[in-house]
Amino acid sequence: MIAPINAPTQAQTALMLDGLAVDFSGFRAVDGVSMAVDHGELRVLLGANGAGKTTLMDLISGRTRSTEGHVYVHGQEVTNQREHKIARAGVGRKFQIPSIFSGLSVRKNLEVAQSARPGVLANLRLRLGADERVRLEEVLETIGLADAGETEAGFLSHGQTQWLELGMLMLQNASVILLDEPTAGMTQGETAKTAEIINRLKGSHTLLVVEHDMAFVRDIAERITVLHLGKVLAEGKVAFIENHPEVKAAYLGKQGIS
Ligand SMILES: Nc1ncnc2c1ncn2[C@@H]1O[C@H](COP(=O)(O)OP(=O)(O)OP(=O)(O)O)[C@@H](O)[C@H]1O
Repeated sequence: MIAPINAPTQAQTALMLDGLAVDFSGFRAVDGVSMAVDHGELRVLLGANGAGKTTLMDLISGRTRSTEGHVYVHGQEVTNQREHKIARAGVGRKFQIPSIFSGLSVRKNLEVAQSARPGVLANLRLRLGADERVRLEEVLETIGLADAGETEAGFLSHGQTQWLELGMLMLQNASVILLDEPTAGMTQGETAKTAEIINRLKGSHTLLVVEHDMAFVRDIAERITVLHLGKVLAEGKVAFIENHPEVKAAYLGKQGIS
């Protein structure tokens, strides 16, 4: 069969889920989720508490084993592989608790992330090539920390710490980045800056972002996928989702999106 011209092809798709499900002793927290996220797309995952958003991220990143379905990254099947193998396939995940080296400078943290060598000590002794240095400076700029390269990471603000971790993911060559509530605990100013940084990553990175703050979602999202009771309830552009009657009923209650 010839595919319609606008149908997503394997080459366009960075992350593809096909009937993904997990059964926790009879409870299906994720229940047959299929979705395709294009290269360079930013997709927001929306859903009420317990809808299955974090579990879906866990299934993609290999933290939890699925009981049904498939995960493909850049066309390569990674279903139920070990976390480090899925990371090697290009999936990077940022948790709310950052994993930075607080005693090292911002720049050193990025150098450690950039090096493929295992072990911090080996990485500290590593001399980066010219191309790598250029790339590191670009990332420092992108994450808004160009003036804080020599600052000890332990002295960064909450927001700056989150941005540093994003930079580390970028330098680990994570082409598909999973973010779970990236603005949690941030000030309004930090949230706005996070939106700017995330918007800069679009095109070069594929992002799947779980977020509840609708003002932030409007700033970053192109398309939204809504989960409800482990299933996809709706998918589409922001305005479509905000006016979707079933989404309003299931997730937003009588007040609508605020
Ligand atoms: N290991 C597990 N065993 C049993 N049930 C689990 C397990 N992990 C998650 N669940 C359940 O699966 C459901 C989905 O949880 P999940 O954390 O994915 O939801 P969520 O959409 O991320 O919610 P929130 O917005 O509150 O973080 C919840 O009812 C949760 O209690």
